[in-house]
Amino acid sequence: MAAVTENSQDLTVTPGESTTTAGKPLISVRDLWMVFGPKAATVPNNEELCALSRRELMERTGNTIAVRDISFDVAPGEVFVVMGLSGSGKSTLVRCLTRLIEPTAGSVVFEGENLLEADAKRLRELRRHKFSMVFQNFGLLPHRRVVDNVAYGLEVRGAGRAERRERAAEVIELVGLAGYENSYPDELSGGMQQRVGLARALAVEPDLMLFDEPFSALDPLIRRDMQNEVIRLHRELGKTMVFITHDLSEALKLGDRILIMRDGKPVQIGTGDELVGAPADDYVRDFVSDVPKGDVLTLRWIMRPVTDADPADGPEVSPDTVIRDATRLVLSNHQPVRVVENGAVVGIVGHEEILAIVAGVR
Ligand SMILES: Nc1ncnc2c1ncn2[C@@H]1O[C@H](COP(=O)(O)OP(=O)(O)OP(=O)(O)O)[C@@H](O)[C@H]1O
Repeated sequence: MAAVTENSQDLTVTPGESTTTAGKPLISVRDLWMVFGPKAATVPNNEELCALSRRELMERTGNTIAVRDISFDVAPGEVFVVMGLSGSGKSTLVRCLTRLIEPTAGSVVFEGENLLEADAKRLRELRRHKFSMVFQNFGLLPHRRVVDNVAYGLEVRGAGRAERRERAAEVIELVGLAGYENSYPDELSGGMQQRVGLARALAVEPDLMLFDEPFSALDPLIRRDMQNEVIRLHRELGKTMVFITHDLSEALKLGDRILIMRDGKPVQIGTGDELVGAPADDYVRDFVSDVPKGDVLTLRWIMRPVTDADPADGPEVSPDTVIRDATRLVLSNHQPVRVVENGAVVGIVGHEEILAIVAGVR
């Protein structure tokens, strides 16, 4: 397994096996490889070939390693973001999860079932009932009205017309498109078309929703609305989501955890504050360098140990308070604030700790 840094409080943290969630995962990926080209299967086991740069490997063998030895779990209800620059392997990885692309090596276990052993019939069943995907280009059927686009997955599944209509109406309402049931996709704005895409994905009540850069084609304001929409839907429905993006602010906004990929390799898996507070290497450090730390990090990251000289009374805050939200409280107090967890004082935050972050010197 590739070296991956992770130290979330919610996760089982075992050195060398640090990509697992605490409970039973919904999906579990182990040692996954995807190599394009001739004799792809010989590449993962060949140390010499694996050590070559992309270009050298292509020149010598005609192969490209799109996904290189990736392992992680996604917990039920989690929003797991896959992030990386263009060509880092995000789309290939996510397509391997449902075998839209056939992985070269490794395993993908979904709800306890090894998907790589599923036959074509079982895969069809899973894709119709358990997974749904939201695409960047919306993927709508242009000659169908909104309601029939939304009901498409149910139709494929063999649901009757009345059931399809009823369910479609429910999700159209849910995504805020009531009144547009009979419109055609080209009569809608980009944001509204993507709401149709979302409704279609939700209509089949999937266990896992996959998003492939769904908002990249939208302008910034609409994009922000759609991100908020995903957050709202996740809060209301609790669906497990795997979300691809190349936009760090989108990743930080949506992701419970984020996997950062580079050249097919996992560089770091962690919560937003872990990536910003403890980047695994210079690549991640560079990625997160422009993020306002006070907006992402919590007091846990900046509190100092308690000493005898510290006050025994005064304001108390949780270590999970985001620094930005505690700034006013700390700066308006003449004495340091006590950070309290489970009834015990676990640290101290004073003006100095806050100002170091605000001034960007930490
Ligand atoms: N069908 C294919 N045949 C050969 N190489 C491929 C194929 N699909 C992808 N690749 C290569 O695999 C690598 C990863 O591509 P992938 O599309 O997964 O990256 P990505 O991070 O999703 O990029 P983007 O953000 O541009 O979509 C790239 O080098 C790409 O050229």
